[in-house]
Amino acid sequence: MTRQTPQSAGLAFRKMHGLGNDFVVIDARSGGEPVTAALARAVGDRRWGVGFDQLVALLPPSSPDVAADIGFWNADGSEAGACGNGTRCAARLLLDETGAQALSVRTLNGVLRCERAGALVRVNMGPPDLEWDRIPLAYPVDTRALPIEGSPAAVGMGNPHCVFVVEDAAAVDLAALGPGLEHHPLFPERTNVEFVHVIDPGTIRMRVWERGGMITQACGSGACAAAVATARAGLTGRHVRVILDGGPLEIDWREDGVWMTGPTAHVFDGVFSPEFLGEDE
Ligand SMILES: N[C@H](CCC[C@H](N)C(=O)O)C(=O)O
Repeated sequence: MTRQTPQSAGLAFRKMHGLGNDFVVIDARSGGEPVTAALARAVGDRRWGVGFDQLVALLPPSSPDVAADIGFWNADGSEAGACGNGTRCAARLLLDETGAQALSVRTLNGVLRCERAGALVRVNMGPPDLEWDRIPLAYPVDTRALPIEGSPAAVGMGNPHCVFVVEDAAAVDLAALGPGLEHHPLFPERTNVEFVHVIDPGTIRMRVWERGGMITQACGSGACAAAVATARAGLTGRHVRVILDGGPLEIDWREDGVWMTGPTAHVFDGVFSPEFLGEDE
């Protein structure tokens, strides 16, 4: 997949968020220079750039059945195969632009269906990759070696997640535990880490350490992974409200995939200067 940014004086972007999981969206559908890890790191610096949890690039549609292709980068420059809240924000932009009620986008995790749900946006994140549950077999690891008690569930949602069911997610010291779990040898591609506790069979509380080295207010793919993990463990049904630090997401694990519904916000539009982009030398 080619990732392009527009060639012009400066580079336009839109700041958006879903439950405080924040994004810089760059519309690269008309081509230009590729989005690079270096650009993601520069834009993602909250002091020297703008800051984001993920950079979301809208790319030219690679087939007629999709409104756009979408790429995601973390602020450390790594690329993510999935980003639920970023997909919902990109979909909101595309739905507003076209006036459509529903459309599809292509991500590294395939074609995802997105639709309006009143004022909210819903996306089918696709089926969970339960092969991930075999990871402890493929990579034999004594989970007692993990810096937290209990055996985690590994769930792929197009990106890796490691879900711990704990007594009180709010009491977990994410900053202390996150880095060691993200980089644990059990996960050769590193992992996002979720801590959840069950409130009732339809509600869980979740906090997240995202791959890329951040605590975020919300993580859509993580909420899907957590709902799948608690449903598989028989702790919840397949329709779960996931309460994140930034607010609730509704997760519905259907036959055709894990649907996620929640709010999106358009914060402001801006233009990166040629100076910032290193284009005026
Ligand atoms: N915030 C995103 C997840 C980003 C995942 C990323 N940190 C990774 O490296 O997989 C979401 O709403 O799903």
